[in-house]
Amino acid sequence: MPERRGLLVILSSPSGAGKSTLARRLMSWDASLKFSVSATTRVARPGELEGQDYYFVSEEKFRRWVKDGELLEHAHVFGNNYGSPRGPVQEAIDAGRDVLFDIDWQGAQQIQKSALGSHTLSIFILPPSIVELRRRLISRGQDTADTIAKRMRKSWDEISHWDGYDYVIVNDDLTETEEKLKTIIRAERMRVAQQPRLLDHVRKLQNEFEDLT
Ligand SMILES: Nc1ncnc2c1ncn2[C@@H]1O[C@H](COP(=O)(O)OP(=O)(O)OP(=O)(O)O)[C@@H](O)[C@H]1O
Ligand SMILES: Nc1nc2c(ncn2[C@@H]2O[C@H](COP(=O)(O)O)[C@@H](O)[C@H]2O)c(=O)[nH]1
Repeated sequence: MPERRGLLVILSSPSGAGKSTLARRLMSWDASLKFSVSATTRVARPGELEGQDYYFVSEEKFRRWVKDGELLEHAHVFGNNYGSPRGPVQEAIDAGRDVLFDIDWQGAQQIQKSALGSHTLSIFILPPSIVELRRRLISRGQDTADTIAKRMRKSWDEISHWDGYDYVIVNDDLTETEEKLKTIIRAERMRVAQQPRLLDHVRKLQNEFEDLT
């Protein structure tokens, strides 16, 4: 049995604010973090790998997974379906591994309500400005002008959910944001790890107090 169940670490942001970039950096910082590879019905971008970036599935398969309860959460985002497969997440947290999610606000809310018995740590990434958000989507060079326009139109809808998260970070300088994320994750791990021992310690202090007074 692991000392504690794994944490569920959620990153959300409007499209293009930088969460996939940050998630990749966190994964190379700590190999014990497990990235939750989502299933999606959208087509793969050039260079995206099946099973690494996403599981690219048909609408029919996605609907079947939803019906069979195979997804921990799912949402319709920018005209496509996205969802987090339940099995790998359950396996990882049971083994004491923390899981990192790159999902939208709808998925974040569903995971926070799910009865997995694990702590969630939710972090919202804001862009420094809307002009910079658009610049990042364009400079990523992977979406058509139409797709970028659609994502920009939806950006406020995502941003408006910022206050439902434990932490909010403005991703201006990438390295600074990465360091902030590491600090938050380290602190949460420490908080959760010390909880069971803390209760014993407070009981011990109470006994000592009662003996002495
Ligand atoms: N702090 C930053 N400064 C400048 N460019 C950045 C920064 N963070 C990310 N980028 C760049 O912005 C672009 C979008 O980043 P990324 O793909 O990580 O966004 P995302 O939030 O995951 O988007 P989506 O929700 O569409 O998947 C990428 O080209 C990335 O290199
Ligand atoms: N609710 C969920 N949202 C997800 C999931 N996987 C990704 N996403 C979000 O979708 C948008 C678009 O992603 P893109 O890869 O097409 O740019 C972005 O906000 C992701 O965070 C998921 O499993 N569930």
